[in-house]
Amino acid sequence: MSKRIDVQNLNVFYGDFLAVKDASMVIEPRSVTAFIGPSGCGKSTFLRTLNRMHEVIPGGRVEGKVLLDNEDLYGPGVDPVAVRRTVGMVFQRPNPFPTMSIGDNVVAGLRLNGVKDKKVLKEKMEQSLRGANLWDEVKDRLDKPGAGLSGGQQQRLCIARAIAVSPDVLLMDEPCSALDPISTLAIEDLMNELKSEYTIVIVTHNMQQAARVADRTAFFNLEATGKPGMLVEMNDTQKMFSNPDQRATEDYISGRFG
Ligand SMILES: Nc1ncnc2c1ncn2[C@@H]1O[C@H](COP(=O)(O)OP(=O)(O)OP(=O)(O)O)[C@@H](O)[C@H]1O
Repeated sequence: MSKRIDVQNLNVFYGDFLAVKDASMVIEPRSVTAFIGPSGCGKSTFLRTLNRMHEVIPGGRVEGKVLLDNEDLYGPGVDPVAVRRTVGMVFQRPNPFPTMSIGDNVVAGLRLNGVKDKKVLKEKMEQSLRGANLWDEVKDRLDKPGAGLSGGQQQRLCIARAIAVSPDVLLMDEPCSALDPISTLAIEDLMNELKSEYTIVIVTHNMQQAARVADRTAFFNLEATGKPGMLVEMNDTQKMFSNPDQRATEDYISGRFG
């Protein structure tokens, strides 16, 4: 089930270093939201706060709230592991478990959650691979290693693995940056399909990609070198790319800096 994310006054730290300052935003369910902005402005850092992955980094901590359908992910007693099940993540480089078969990769998370029923695992495997538009390409070699697939197929395998545990949100940190243009388009088409079921958030350096896939776009920037990153503007993608509210957004989008 797709959920709404409501970030309120989030400060994100690495030790004493404030990487993102006072960011607030609402991310709508059943939509794709893109984070854009120059290198080092905190897009990936902010993304990782949405499933409590940031605190895995030594010194990583946050102040503020991240509500998922009104439940604060940082509230007392919330289990970060459970949060990461609900809010899945796909990384820049496809990272299938190298020694596992294609099929086992898809259901690895389910097995970890204690699902043992072979029929359930088989059904989920097919359903997730179909969901990731990979089934037809791999259905005859499910027992072969995941590492034997092309980069684009591996990334779709990672998406299948992420959706197999039925998350509410999918975070993608530059999911196409290691892929060729055809595989990139396949992932973009997939995002378009998956948004009917999931809340999708992507970090991308590719502004055409943001324009193609995102319903809403958030522009992050740095006030100056060494200063924290901040959210400058978040708007409908069409508006961001045609008539943004902020001059800094327009300068970035038109290639005047960044
Ligand atoms: N593990 C870390 N420890 C300390 N500082 C970090 C760490 N990771 C990132 N930072 C710092 O946090 C700031 C934001 O980095 P982040 O990677 O989130 O930016 P980004 O906008 O995603 O950049 P890029 O587009 O280059 O990936 C940068 O100043 C970076 O140097």
